[in-house]
Amino acid sequence: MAVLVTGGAGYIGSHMVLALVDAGEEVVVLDNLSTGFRWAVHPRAHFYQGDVGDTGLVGNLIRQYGIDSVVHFAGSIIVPESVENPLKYYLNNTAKSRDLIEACVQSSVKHFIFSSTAAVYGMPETSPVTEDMDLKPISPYGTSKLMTEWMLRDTAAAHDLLYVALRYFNVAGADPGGRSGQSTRNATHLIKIACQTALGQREQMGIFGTDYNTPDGTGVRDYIHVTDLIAAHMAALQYLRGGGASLAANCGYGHGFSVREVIDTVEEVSGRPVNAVEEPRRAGDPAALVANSDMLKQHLRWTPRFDDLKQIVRHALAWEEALPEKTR
Ligand SMILES: NC(=O)c1ccc[n+]([C@@H]2O[C@H](COP(=O)([O-])OP(=O)(O)OC[C@H]3O[C@@H](n4cnc5c(N)ncnc54)[C@H](O)[C@@H]3O)[C@@H](O)[C@H]2O)c1
Ligand SMILES: O=c1ccn([C@@H]2O[C@H](COP(=O)(O)OP(=O)(O)O[C@H]3O[C@H](CO)[C@@H](O)[C@H](O)[C@H]3O)[C@@H](O)[C@H]2O)c(=O)[nH]1
Repeated sequence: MAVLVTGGAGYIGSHMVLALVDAGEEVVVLDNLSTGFRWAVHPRAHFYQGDVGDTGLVGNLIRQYGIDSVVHFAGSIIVPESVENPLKYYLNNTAKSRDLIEACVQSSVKHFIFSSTAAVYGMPETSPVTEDMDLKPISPYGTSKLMTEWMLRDTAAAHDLLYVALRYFNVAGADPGGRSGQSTRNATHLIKIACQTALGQREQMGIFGTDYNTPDGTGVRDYIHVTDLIAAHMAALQYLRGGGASLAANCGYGHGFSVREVIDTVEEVSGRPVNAVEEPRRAGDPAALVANSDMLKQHLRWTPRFDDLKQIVRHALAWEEALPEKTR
């Protein structure tokens, strides 16, 4: 048995590869390196540079390695870009996921774990968000992911395929051992940007909106440590291999932090000031997005280990400091 990790050269996928290798699994990585890095892939994984939409290649890999489970991270992830170029997202996230799912069905892969997103909820009226709430994405990114969830639901009903769709809230932090982290160029994620500003890699950063209906007026998000997120994937793999039924589950801790709280924490942990200036709201940002994670805890028996913003920031900062060496 082996596991295929698509997007395994990316931020989150590279952490999945580490966890699988640590668990003694045989791992095959398929990544086109559009945003990922070859060096981010653990040397014990079999690496193939290619596209998830290449059904011939995927079918060959499944047969060659006896792959029983696919963990599908590959995709395009920038929400504003999806508004400007929706067809890129419907091709890379939806159409190519369809091709990948078809290759899995044709080659009798039994288990599929999918990177979904809190963006499938759009602008939820209440928070914390439960999985049964309305799914009303407000960006092509969110819609492209929801369509993939629906393809999985319908395919699982018609074929011998079981899936878990994990709806990530805000993923942050880095491997506690310093083996991987978020390396994306031009990243837009708050914690990475605040760390870069503290380290002097950016002159200043913006606080997007200070007039939200939140305790301090800035946006609130549920920041989950990447290592805990990967633990949820490992739990999902075990669950599916143990015969668990298909499901979709939120991935977050169930409490949020505001933009100002994040910046304050980065200043405290780094011991350096963060030059943050108030700016208007960013289009499409909900005021607060916090997960109800009971499903993950109850069905997948997930127990978080890094539910501590300071720890998340400490690991993100350590990675940011080490990154220039890695990319040299
Ligand atoms: N980072 C977050 O906060 C977040 C939140 C919700 C969901 N997600 C989802 O998690 C997944 C991983 O995100 P990430 O933050 O690691 O992003 P990332 O850009 O670091 O990783 C994506 C990887 O997929 C590869 N890829 C893209 N299109 C491909 C294709 N057609 N064929 C093969 N490889 C391809 C890229 O080269 C990259 O290595 C994505 O599906 C994303 O939508 C991320
Ligand atoms: O320079 C910055 C960057 C962000 N923010 C704010 O910080 C919060 C978090 O923003 P960001 O880190 O960009 O994450 P989100 O926009 O919440 O989106 C992330 O989380 C979603 C799920 O919740 C995923 O679907 C997306 O892929 C992922 O980028 C929001 O209130 C932003 O307005 C700032 O104020 N300044």
